[in-house]
This record gives sequence, structure tokens and C-alpha cells, in this order.
Amino acid sequence: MAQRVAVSDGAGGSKRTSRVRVAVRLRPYMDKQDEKGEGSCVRGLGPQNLEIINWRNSTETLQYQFDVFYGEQTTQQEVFLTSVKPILPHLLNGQNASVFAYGPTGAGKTHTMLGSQEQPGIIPRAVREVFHLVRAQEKEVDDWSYTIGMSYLEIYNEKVLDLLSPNTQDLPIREDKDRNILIPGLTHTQLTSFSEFHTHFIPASLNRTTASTKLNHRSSRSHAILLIKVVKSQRVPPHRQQTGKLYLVDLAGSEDNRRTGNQGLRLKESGAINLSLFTLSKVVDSLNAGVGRVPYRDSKLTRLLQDSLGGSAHSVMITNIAPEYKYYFDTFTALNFAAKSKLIVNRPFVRETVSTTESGKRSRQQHGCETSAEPKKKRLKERHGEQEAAPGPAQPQSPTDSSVLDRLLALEKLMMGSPERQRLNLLKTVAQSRKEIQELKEKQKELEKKALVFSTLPAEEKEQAQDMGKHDKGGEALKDSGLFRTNLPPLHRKQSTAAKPRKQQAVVTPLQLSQVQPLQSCAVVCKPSLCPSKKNKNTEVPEGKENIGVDLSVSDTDWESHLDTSILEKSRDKILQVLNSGTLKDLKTLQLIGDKKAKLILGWREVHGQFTQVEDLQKVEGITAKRFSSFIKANILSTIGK
Ligand SMILES: Nc1ncnc2c1ncn2[C@@H]1O[C@H](COP(=O)(O)OP(=O)(O)OP(=O)(O)O)[C@@H](O)[C@H]1O
Repeated sequence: MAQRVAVSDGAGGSKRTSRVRVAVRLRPYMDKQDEKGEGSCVRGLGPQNLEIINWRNSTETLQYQFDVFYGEQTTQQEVFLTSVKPILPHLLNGQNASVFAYGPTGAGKTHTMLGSQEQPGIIPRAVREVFHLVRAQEKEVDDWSYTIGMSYLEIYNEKVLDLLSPNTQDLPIREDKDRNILIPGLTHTQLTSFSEFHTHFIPASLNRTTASTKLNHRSSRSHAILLIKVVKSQRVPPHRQQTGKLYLVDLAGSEDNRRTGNQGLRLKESGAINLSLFTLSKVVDSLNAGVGRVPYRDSKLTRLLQDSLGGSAHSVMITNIAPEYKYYFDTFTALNFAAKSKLIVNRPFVRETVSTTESGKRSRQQHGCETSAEPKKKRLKERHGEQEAAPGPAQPQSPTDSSVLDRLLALEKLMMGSPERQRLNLLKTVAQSRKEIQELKEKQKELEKKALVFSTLPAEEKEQAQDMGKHDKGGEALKDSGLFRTNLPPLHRKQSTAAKPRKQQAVVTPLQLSQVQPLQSCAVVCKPSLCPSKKNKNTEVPEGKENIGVDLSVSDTDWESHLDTSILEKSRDKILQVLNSGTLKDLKTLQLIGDKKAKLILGWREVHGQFTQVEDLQKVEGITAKRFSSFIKANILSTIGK
């Protein structure tokens, strides 16, 4: 059997970590979409620079520098030749590459990646070039043969779906011992020519999940990922084999839900899209800043791209932006994620209000890439015009909506002026907070359900339940959090007629009835020393599970000795069973296991199979011996009570 060999770059040899090359492409101004005729808010300054009006002060612009800036006149061919073609030869040496189009909905990602028949984009051009390179290589070198194959998939709502075989379910992502990422079950079709590629690709594209949002009629709601694999096999012994993978990714649009009118399923989709794009930008940031851990595992998208993004792979991110004012917030956000730095420049942006019919003409003038050699006279004239149009500190023309301004302020506070590492930490904190909010929301839903049940109980039972609830620390923590109070107004209203303010909050207490029970029952089966004590409270409570219904205050080392061995074993078996056969939801019912840990457990199971004993849990990333010891204690106490 052919052997996969380690590959090195033709230029050097030693393993290195590539930066992700960041390009920005500004699409042409589109009159029809700009009903208010507000004009452009962004324009090019040169081959690497652009500027956007400063929303805080319109006498200033914010200037950004990227590896490349493509102005609105840039052709599809120029984008391909300068950003994509140079990385393709690496595929024939067994190296990986990825090209992805990032940016707000309607800013031109699909145009850049796919294009049209008249203006083909990166995908058709890259596949044609790969065939060309392979044919040329086959003519030159005799002792290697090449095969080219394709897979096409989408990530929709964090599910991996096969576009070449649309009836398949969510596919798993695995990693082999050489750290290659694999998707078992994904269709891989051998291609003999470029026209054959078209035969498979076009119908598969129609399987892609798209829906209409207010912003773009055929807005893509999934990340579409085309994989082109080049396998190079040695015809003579030792029959070495090298595989080069190229991922061509048309990302779903990041969007502002308040503006797009997303609700229900669309809103859920947007959550998944925004989370994966957020993780992607964190990954790109970490790779380019050269900081330690790259958070590939935080989303399916980045997990899938792990072996083709950073490391020894060659990656290009093309951030697409739109010039219209109505895209201001999205453009600003996209630029801040893509840019390493920005400069505030005291130079006004001409932005007098014009009628829609004139705006196209004016925008073309504005968007011509200005250079520093621009006549001084013209700049002075612009400045003068600006002062006439908008005296004093100005607001941005479009995002005057106070919620947008709030978010701009928050975003700026987060991104501006902080050193790279600090910025990464902030990004991390935001992601963590989002996760925690999600978990709290889930918990809240659960509590609401239980509250409903409680409201049907007779008065006597209610009182009993309230008394028991007072002992529950997790419930108190939730009650004390502002989030719980603000998110449960209907429940408070319901109670307010029957009880005093202090008691109103007790609406949650019966909900913890089932959580308190383990401790109560525990008193029956364990020795007195194990029963809940309020004195010893220094036990670590990891990962968003602070509201566990058991007391962890008993000493970490001797608590097992207080329990009956057969009960202990039975509990361990129960836990092991959940670890080995539980779904994500089941795993999350375990004490101290949140969403992230549950996913890591599932991932471990996919790669390594069953856990032979509960202690194996320590092999899962992030579960330290200390965490495991808290985990086992909390879960055993909890199962004993059930
Ligand atoms: N560089 C460009 N030149 C000409 N037209 C463009 C360019 N970029 C985008 N467009 C046009 O703008 C519109 C929106 O572009 P596109 O559908 O590619 O956006 P998108 O970012 O892929 O949106 P979504 O996230 O919804 O898929 C399309 O009509 C497209 O043809």
C-alpha cells in the first residue's frame, strides 16, 4: 500500500507556520440598493490601503492596510492571478491550501468565489489551473502519477452535509494520527477533466441551503466548501504517496439580525453563522499574531479547515465589503476583524447627500483609488465641501439608529488601540460570555417549564417546595443574576398577585426541587460526615455548571470512603454509560459538563471509541485530574440521589 509521506516546502524544509494572507475586495456601488442615495462610506487609497469614514467624527477617516486591496474595478482574473494562482503549485507537492471569501451578506463573496458565466470566479479558475498544472507535470515527470478528485459539502447550522449526496445526515469530522482531518462518509468523486468537474459541481450547488434575507435575495445561509484533492503516487517502489488538499470556501454572510429581519429558524441560522465566523476570525487572528493555542475546535468550520489553514498550509482570506452606507456597520466590523491595525487620519470624506440617480456617477468618482499624490487643491476643496455639508462633530450618515451606535461604541472599545494579545483575550472573553449566556438561557427555559408545573401544585405542596428550595445554592445563584430576573418577567408578574416581593423571587425555588433531592436522599445512604456542610466551600466549579445541585464541599480525597462500595460502583457504571452512549444533550445532563466539554467528549469518542473506565475522561482535552475529581464527586452524589 502506498504510504503518505511528510512533506516539506520546496523552498526550505523545516515545518513552519504560515500567515493567512488577508485581501480586501470592495464591490462596485449598486444604485438600486441605496434607496436614500447616501453614497459611499468607504474607498480605496492604493494597492494595500483603504479608508472608511470615522463614524464618531466625519472630519476624520479610518485608514486600514492589508496584504492586498482590490478596488471596485478589479477584475476576477486579477484577483485569481494575484491571490490564488501562486498557491496552487504547492498542492502537487502534497501541501494543503485554502481560499475563503469572508464578509457581510451581499458584499460579493459568491461573486468572488463562483462568479458568473461571463465573469467566472476563483472556483472555476482554480480547478482549471489545477488540471493544467497536473497535465504539465505528468508530461515532465514520468515516475509519478496524479489523480484529481472533488468533494463538496456545506456546513449548515453546525451540521456537515454532503452536497454530492444530499440525502446523507450530519457527517462527523475526525482527525487521524498524522493530524489529517477526515470526514468519513463524505462522497469523493474522481475527475478526469475540467468539464467533468462542472457536471458534478453545478447540480450539487443547487443543493446548497440558501434563503432570502432582507439584504440579499439569494443569501447563502451555509458555508459552502469545495475540496479538490490532488493525489500524487510514485509508480515505482517504495510507492510513496502525497496528498494535497485545496479548500475553496464561500462563507455564509455575517449579518446584523436587527437589520435583516431574521426571526425563528433564520435567527438560529444567524447564530450558528456568526459563531463560526467569529471563531474563524479568532483562528486567523491567532495564526497571524503567532500566539499559542489556535481555537480550531471551537467550530465545525475551523475544525474542518484545521489541516489547511495555518501550519504548513497556504491560506488566503478575501474579505468582501460593500460601499453603501447601509452596510456601514458590517463593513466596519469586517474591516476590524480583517485588519492588523488602523490609522485615524484627519481627512474628511466627501459625503453630501445626493439623489439616487446621481449617486452612481458620484460614487464612481469617489471610488477611483486615490493616492497620496492626489492634488492638494482637490483635497482642500473636499474639506471645504465637507465643512459646508456637515459642520461640527458629525454622526455617521446612515447608522444613526441608537442601537447601531451602541454596538459601534462597544465594538470600538473592544477593538481599538489594544495590543494584539489583549485584543485576542477580549475576543475570547466575548465568545465565552456568549456561551455562558446561551447556557443560562437553556437553564432558564428548563426552569420556566418547571415553574409551569409548580403553578399547578396545591398551595401546601408549594410552600413545602419553597422551603426546600432555600437550601439550593445553584438556584440562588441564578436568582441573584440580573439575567434571570430580566428574562423572566411573565413569571414574576404571575407571582406578584400572591406574594410579597421577597417571596416573588421564590417562584424559582420549587424548580430546584429535583436538584435538592440528591442531597436529601444522600443523607440516607451516606455517613453523616458526607452530608452537606456550609463550612468548606473552596471546591473548584468549572465550565458554566455553577448551578449544580450537589454540594462539593466535602473534602476531595476522602468522600468516597463514606459511601457504600456497591452504590459507588453502580453510580460509576451509570456515569460510564452516559459517557459512552449519551448524546450531546445527555452528556450535558452530567454535573460539571457544559456544552464545550460535552462536544469534546463526543469528539474523543469518535476518534478513540468507548471509554473503558470513568477515569479515561482525563484523556479528554481540558479535563485535568482536579476537574475529574470534582466531576466524579458531583456526579456520584447526584446519581445517588436519583
Ligand atoms: N466585484 C463585483 N463586480 C460586479 N458585481 C458584483 C461584484 N461583487 C458582487 N457583485 C454583485 O453584488 C450582488 C451580491 O453579491 P453576492 O451574491 O456575491 O454577495 P454575497 O456576499 O455572496 O452574499 P451572500 O452572503 O448572501 O451569499 C450580486 O448581484 C453580485 O453579482
